[in-house]
Amino acid sequence: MAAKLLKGADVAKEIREELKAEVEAMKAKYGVVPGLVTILVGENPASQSYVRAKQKTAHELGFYSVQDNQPADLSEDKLLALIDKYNKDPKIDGILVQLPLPKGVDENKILLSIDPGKDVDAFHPVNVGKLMIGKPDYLPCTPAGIQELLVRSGAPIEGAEVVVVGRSNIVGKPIAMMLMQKGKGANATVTVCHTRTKDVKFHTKRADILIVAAGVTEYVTGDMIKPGAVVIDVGVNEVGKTADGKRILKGDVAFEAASEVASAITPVPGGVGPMTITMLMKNTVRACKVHNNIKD
Ligand SMILES: Nc1nc(=O)c2c([nH]1)NC[C@@H]1CN(c3ccc(C(=O)N[C@@H](CCC(=O)O)C(=O)O)cc3)C=[N+]21
Repeated sequence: MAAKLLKGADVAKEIREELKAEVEAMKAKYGVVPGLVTILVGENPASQSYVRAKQKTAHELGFYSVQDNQPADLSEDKLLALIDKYNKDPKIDGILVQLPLPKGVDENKILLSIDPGKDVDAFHPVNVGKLMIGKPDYLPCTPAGIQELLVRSGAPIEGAEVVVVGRSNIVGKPIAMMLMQKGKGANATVTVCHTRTKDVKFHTKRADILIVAAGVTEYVTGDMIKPGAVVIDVGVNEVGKTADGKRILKGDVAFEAASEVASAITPVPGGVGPMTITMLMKNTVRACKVHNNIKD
């Protein structure tokens, strides 16, 4: 059985088209466009490529977008001052500080300094807390992209056994929280596995929906998947380069074997990744509406 491909890239394109129309309407009616700044500290090549992708998308959607590159040895105080500047800048609706930050910079302190109303990543503890109590202003981008993909693919979520592999603050914990919440596209029974889980396969085998954000290339193999399950692969692992220098990416799921067992699966690349970027744009549009008191 060949699994249906959940093409995040295609869904993301659809959503971007909706957003683009929304931005044009806002511009025409209210004379404002969403403003997004992406701050990159240092020269991590993967981060550079993600930030470029975010800027390109923001530009295509007609945003006011600023790419702020800073040297790897930028002090914590200077970074805090920079964030403060954007917190006060009325043209900026969303602030994204690309993670990971260089060693020596306290990530938590930085995330706390972002105005929660401009925190389009939804990493600030205020937004994390609001998510936990079921009253989010912004949803974190990767989990929001996963939920959107599940909903649009028609996978039954209500009452389903969802197993999440990975417990990070940016994927594992928030997606578990979102899918167990009361409401549409949720109401699931969620199990979270991690590196100390005694028997991961015991859990993954039970999953109707299996979400893998383990950070280990091809961690989930075909024999760990329940026949007919929906598999969401959040991993983006560079395993080499092609002759012409392009990155070769693999997920956290052994794709070929998983496709034989699952009913639906996200590819890497072209699955969750493009959805993540698009949800960032969605959050920025929302931030702009809130900041300008636009109700439609
Ligand atoms: N403050 C912050 N916010 C983030 O949202 C954030 C971050 N830091 N740090 C790193 C992670 C990772 N992340 C990805 C986004 C898009 C793709 C993506 O579009 N991937 C393409 C492949 C792109 C490629 O060629 O590398 C795909 O899967 O099709 C992947 C990963 C956002 N992150």
